[in-house]
Amino acid sequence: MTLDINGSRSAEDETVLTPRAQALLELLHTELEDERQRLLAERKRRAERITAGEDFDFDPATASVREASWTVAPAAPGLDDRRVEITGPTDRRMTVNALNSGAKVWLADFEDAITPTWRNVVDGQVNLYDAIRRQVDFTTDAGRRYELAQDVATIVVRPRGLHLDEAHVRVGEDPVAGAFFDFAIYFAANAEALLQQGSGPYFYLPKLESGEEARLWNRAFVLAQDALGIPQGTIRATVLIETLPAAFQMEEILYELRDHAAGLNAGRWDYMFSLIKYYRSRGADWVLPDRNTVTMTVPFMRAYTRLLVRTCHRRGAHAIGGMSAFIPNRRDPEVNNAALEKVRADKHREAGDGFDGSWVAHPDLVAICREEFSALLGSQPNQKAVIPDVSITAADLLAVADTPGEVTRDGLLSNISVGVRYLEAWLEGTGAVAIDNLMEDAATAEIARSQVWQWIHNSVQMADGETVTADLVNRLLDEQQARSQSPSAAPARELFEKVAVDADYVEFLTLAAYPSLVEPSALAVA
Ligand SMILES: CC(=O)SCCNC(=O)CCNC(=O)[C@H](O)C(C)(C)COP(=O)(O)OP(=O)(O)OC[C@H]1O[C@@H](n2cnc3c(N)ncnc32)[C@H](O)[C@@H]1OP(=O)(O)O
Ligand SMILES: O=CC(=O)O
Ligand SMILES: [Mg+2]
Repeated sequence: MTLDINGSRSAEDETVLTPRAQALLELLHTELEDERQRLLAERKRRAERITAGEDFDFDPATASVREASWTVAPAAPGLDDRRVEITGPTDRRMTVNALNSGAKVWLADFEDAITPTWRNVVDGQVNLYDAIRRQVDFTTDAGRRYELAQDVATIVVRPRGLHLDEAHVRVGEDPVAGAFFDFAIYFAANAEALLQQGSGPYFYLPKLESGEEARLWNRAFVLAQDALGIPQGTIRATVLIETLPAAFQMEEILYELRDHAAGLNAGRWDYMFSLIKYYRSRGADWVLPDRNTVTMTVPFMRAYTRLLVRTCHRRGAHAIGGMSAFIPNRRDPEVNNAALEKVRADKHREAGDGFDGSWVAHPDLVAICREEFSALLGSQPNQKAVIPDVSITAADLLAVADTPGEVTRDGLLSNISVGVRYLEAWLEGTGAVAIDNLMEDAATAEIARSQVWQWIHNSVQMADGETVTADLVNRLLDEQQARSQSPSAAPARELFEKVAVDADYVEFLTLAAYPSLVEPSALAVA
């Protein structure tokens, strides 16, 4: 079988879509695709069990992993001090801005913050290739110069989740996994160059659900290091704990990846989405209040982050905090100050809880995060030696009923308006946007549409007494569409209806939306 690329090609693409990278991708596909499919099917079975009334719990079969004494590999160069990490898409301007931002780490995103068009993912790889070789500088048509600073952030690439295919690359009949495309292309293009610079090939792994899925990634790392003749244990991966099942498998995930593990991250937005997704059909007890009222201090979220810090530090891994959605605004001082204060409070709490660093979404937030962590860390690179004395049970992780707040009409309107406007932007090629002064990306939009689905399909009554129904949501969608100026208003509305109203719940909105991104040349061979 041979690997075929059916997406558009430009001369620059050849720097990353090399024969070596293609060979590595084909190898990963051949060796791992069956297992990826098995694990995706296992996700569906897990969901069916929860819908049928089972609850998540720690797995008795892996108790020995949780009880045994072991640690993960030591921190690799550039990953010991992670007190502030900036995240964002890999377009050229943001690549330069993120690397220059003063953050210790840049999460270069192919997942929540990007629309995975073929051009976005390949151009992103070219930008990373150029940035690593310090040939990324450019001048805009308006004459603005973008130049890499002397000291830049350590790059950590987040490939797509295991659920997404890359339709523009096939081995035989089958599309390859987007996850392995992003990983293989980056690794083949840059591993040696990064090592020569005293850094390394580092990754963030999104949306994992189990130790078994971590084992799949570990196999990918072992295969890739062997294929390129790079010493085993060179790669480092930080795993996002951003699904509910993964909260019950933190130890197992670190254990499977222990020779490559760098830490865990509290991916709060997808975590909330995952909880809604799994318990969406379990009645009123599992209904969360309005999206914007579920904060990090509600009991079930607090239990999750406290367990994460303790688990990481017991195993010698970094615990990295999550994303506050408040976005500064250089044109509006009031919005700006409110955002800075909210983000400061968030980072203050995380540092006090024992995290070793955290995420920001915007360069203007780097200093605040640094200040809050430096106040605790001083000149220490991290606080891994601090092991919080907390004991978190399955019931704590599932204490959804203890979440204060209500479902309101404003909450419903906001979910609809934000969800549709986000999809408009996504369909036009932008996967992260500021809407109503909040950062919205694929994860936050998943919450918006999943809440609407859950409220409709559980006949939830809002605070004003009215019940959320498909008819009501469709009326509000009509109004939203009438207000929109976007050329994507109609397809975005149609998509929202599909993922928030239709009885068949779609596992990820990006799965429903992706076909519209596929280039005609790739469709022709599908
Ligand atoms: C749930 C999760 O997974 S969170 C992680 C995924 N989400 C993200 O990574 C979101 C990252 N953030 C962003 O994409 C952006 O900050 C947005 C979309 C929220 C707001 O972007 P904008 O509206 O462009 O912000 P704004 O106009 O204030 O930007 C000011 C400057 O900062 C730059 N900037 C803003 N955010 C970033 C970033 N994350 N990385 C690099 N540069 C950035 C802009 O490019 C702009 O630069 P310029 O002056 O050279 O043009
Ligand atoms: O990826 C991060 C999240 O919060 O989701
Ligand atoms: Mg996420």
